[in-house]
Amino acid sequence: MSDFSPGQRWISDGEAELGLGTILNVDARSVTVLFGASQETRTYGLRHAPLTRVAFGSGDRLQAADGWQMTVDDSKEVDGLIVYIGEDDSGELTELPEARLADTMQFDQARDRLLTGQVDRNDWFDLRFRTLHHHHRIEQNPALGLAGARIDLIPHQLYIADEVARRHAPRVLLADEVGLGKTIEAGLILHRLLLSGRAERALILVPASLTHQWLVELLRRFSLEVTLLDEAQSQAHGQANPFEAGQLVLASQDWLFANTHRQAQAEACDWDLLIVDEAHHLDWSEDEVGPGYACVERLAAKIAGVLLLTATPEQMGLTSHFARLRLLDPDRYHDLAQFRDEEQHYVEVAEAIDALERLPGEAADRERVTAVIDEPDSLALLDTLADAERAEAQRQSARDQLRDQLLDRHGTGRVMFRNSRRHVGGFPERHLEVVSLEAPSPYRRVLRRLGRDEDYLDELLIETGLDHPEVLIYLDTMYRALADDPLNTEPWWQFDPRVTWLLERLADTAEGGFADDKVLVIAHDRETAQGLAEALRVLGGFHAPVFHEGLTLVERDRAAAAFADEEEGCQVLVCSEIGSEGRNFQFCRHLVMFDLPLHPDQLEQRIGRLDRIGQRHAIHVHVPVFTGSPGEKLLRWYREGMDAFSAPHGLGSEIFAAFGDALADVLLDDESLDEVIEETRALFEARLAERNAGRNRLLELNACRHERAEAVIEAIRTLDADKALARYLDQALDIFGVDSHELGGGLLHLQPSPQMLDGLPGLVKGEEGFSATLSRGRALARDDIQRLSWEHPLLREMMERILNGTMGNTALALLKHPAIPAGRLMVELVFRTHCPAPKRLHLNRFLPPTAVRVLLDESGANLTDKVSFTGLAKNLQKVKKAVARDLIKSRLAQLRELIDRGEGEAERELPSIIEAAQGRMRAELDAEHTRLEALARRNPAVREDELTALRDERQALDAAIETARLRLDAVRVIVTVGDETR
Ligand SMILES: Nc1ncnc2c1ncn2[C@@H]1O[C@H](COP(=O)(O)OP(=O)(O)OP(=O)(O)O)[C@@H](O)[C@H]1O
Repeated sequence: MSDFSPGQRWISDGEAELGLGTILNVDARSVTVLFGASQETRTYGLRHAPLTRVAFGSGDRLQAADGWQMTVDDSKEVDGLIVYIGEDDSGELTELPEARLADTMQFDQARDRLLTGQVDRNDWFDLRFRTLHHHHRIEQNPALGLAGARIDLIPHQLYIADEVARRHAPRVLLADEVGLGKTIEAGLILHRLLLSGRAERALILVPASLTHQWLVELLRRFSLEVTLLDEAQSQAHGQANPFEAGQLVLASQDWLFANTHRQAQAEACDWDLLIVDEAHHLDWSEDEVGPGYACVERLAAKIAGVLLLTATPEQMGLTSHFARLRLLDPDRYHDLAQFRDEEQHYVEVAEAIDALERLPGEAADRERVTAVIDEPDSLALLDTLADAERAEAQRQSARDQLRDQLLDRHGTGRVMFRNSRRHVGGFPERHLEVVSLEAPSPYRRVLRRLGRDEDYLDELLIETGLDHPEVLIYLDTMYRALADDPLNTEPWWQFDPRVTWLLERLADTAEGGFADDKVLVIAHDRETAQGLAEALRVLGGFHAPVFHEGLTLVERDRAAAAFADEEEGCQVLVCSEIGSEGRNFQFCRHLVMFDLPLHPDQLEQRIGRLDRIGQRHAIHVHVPVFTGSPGEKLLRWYREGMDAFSAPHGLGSEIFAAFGDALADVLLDDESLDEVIEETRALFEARLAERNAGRNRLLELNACRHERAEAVIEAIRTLDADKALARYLDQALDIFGVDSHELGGGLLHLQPSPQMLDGLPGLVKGEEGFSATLSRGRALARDDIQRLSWEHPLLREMMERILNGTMGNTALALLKHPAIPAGRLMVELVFRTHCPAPKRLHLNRFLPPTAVRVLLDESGANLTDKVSFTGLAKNLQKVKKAVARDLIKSRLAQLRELIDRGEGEAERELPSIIEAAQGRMRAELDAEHTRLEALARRNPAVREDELTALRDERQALDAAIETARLRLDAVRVIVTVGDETR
């Protein structure tokens, strides 16, 4: 029979911070406990439930749920539940059933353990104290969650991560240009939310071709282990909901969007964050909603945090872009016309921001600013800025604040972040190399006939079943579709001169040849890619893996890995359009566009495979075209109409919407093409100038605020340089039974010893262990070694185990001191603030568990300030456990008294700790509230629920901090011994 009955009060051995639990339910196998103070419910297996029954004895002070207190005299048992009998505050004899004990009541584990003779090793006690100290530091650090990732410190990414992750339930569109690190930004946001307790469960939806890349990036860069879910995995869960299988679930969009049953299961789960990569594929129009959009819309309505990622937000058109913003904030983005209207004012706002730099100066500049602002706080700042008599520092501060206010209060800044290469800087040059080839006769035949016979195009479309203008651009596809033609007997690649040209370049060892380089080839169609790979093998003996949407994930990853391998890898990888999207190939500098895509954003996506962070060389884009072909005309349109190869401009969809059809119509006609190109150019230049003055300028100014980014980087650098980490790690590894060997060059090898405590991440007894470094630079240079930081799972696990468990919370040591006679007693008491609160409040930013140390001699005199922790620790000697137990038994009464006295001493510190935490919390949240309120008046992108949430959060934090209590966390008894050397 079990010892548990509903209503009894128990405490978790591993998670004492949950507070006092109440047994809710017991069955043959499990017991369910509600921890009311932290609003958590846990179910444990009956046989090994890590729970301790809470039973108080005579003299103990109890707190009732409705606030009053009692001192226990006696207790009785009624139906398996304890009823305490004692005096309340007014001296009345009263009863208190255990079920009515306050959930927030403390259970003094250290005291009980010590008084029952359970003593831990002395060095454990040391480690516990140091853990508390470091945990306290790290939890409050502004870089928490951003410092541990294995990444270069790139300002725009850290700014975005910091800005987004500090928001309540962030809902944003991460829209940096291709390859600027949106995945890294999303990873940083997720990591910070997880570490700060603001999120526990996330669902990540990415195109099938990117699942493995995401899995690897999250693990390698953030040490985050995600569960990759597909149909086979899901079926293995039988009737159970497979999305419950992990805290972080990664799934392919292709799979989920096609499967309504799985969608319903995903929707049935609780998530804190939804991440959707390549979100431009979520198509929506007033007439038709794509299945992907519909699925994400339902999820986004339920999940508080949403991150949408796309480098080409407008690829599916402005309406579709608006629809994505609508997913993030349906209240704000409900009217497309109004959205377009707002954009008209971006130029004025950008001009006002530029005018700030020139003030105090011309009256016209002042007017530019007043045309946009009307809030009293902004006007007051403007007065300061425009006053030439003021000190420069004062004016600068006013300028900075005004600039922030303008950026915050206008535009899409709060929902959308877009960094551009131009703004970030430091990207390689792009070189376009056009190779003109003569079209082979099977293609020429068709092209000639198309030129001659106006009706032939219709015929061709019917015959091939292809679309217009694809049929004109992808001539090999057209050729394949005409398989019935008696002249079309050879495979296309036997005669296509692009193949011959590529083979020659691959073997070319002269400068500019590909022989010593990796080459990425992208073709529009999957069949073209496959045929080309075959041609390279048959005609040139090149092994060229193919990467396309029809491959299984494993096949795709194998292909990408074969290409990435520097030493043994293959020279060339052939990809289809869809297959290559989002992939990282920055180790390669030659891109062959075997044909051209029809949409400018796709062209940019292609170049983006190479032109990414980490690319160290100039990029060469090679485009073989057939002289006089529609493909050559398309190339002219891209080059002359919009400089499409030189840099991303973000206008692709607008231009395509305006001229896509006209272009398709003139692909066979040079003269009309000139006209279309001219008109395209005119629109391109006008829109670019407009964007650069308005929207782009605002997005740029808003995408990275450099001072904030620098402050975050500075905080991360300080943690990187933290010398205490190495010392702490040494001590912790030793105590947890992990052997650590220096490998030279700043590398360590960690290996489990036979005595290792089980369950440490990455370490299994009898296995190899892993190599690691504390240096960010070394970790970035070597993928095979881990980077140890305060945020590494191993460090976090060790710290958590110490703080949540009893490890080292009692100790006894001997002190030899010439000035103190032998046989004297001292107690070193470490109290810790205890403040149960729901995790989502991330209370630790303001009041992380805080240690209060009290050192008393046996007369009760307080020596805390006279003798420091480290000063004392280094003079202490360990003692055998049996001796320690006997010593404690012989001094029980005295120890009880000293602990009580120590409690009183520590209590005196509590009000100032509470006050300081409340001060910090109020300063931060009130400032944020004022900022948001001002913002909300101007910018409807601030959601009302953000303001309400912030107010509720402040109130809840205030109330939680108020309930902070001190709990005895650890106690060390020190007994002086005679100095035999005297
Ligand atoms: N801070 C960083 N430190 C090191 N590597 C980085 C950093 N940021 C990005 N990278 C690398 O640069 C490449 C591009 O980053 P990422 O894939 O996040 O870009 P993206 O914006 O999502 O690209 P796309 O638009 O193609 O989806 C990746 O290989 C990534 O690992």
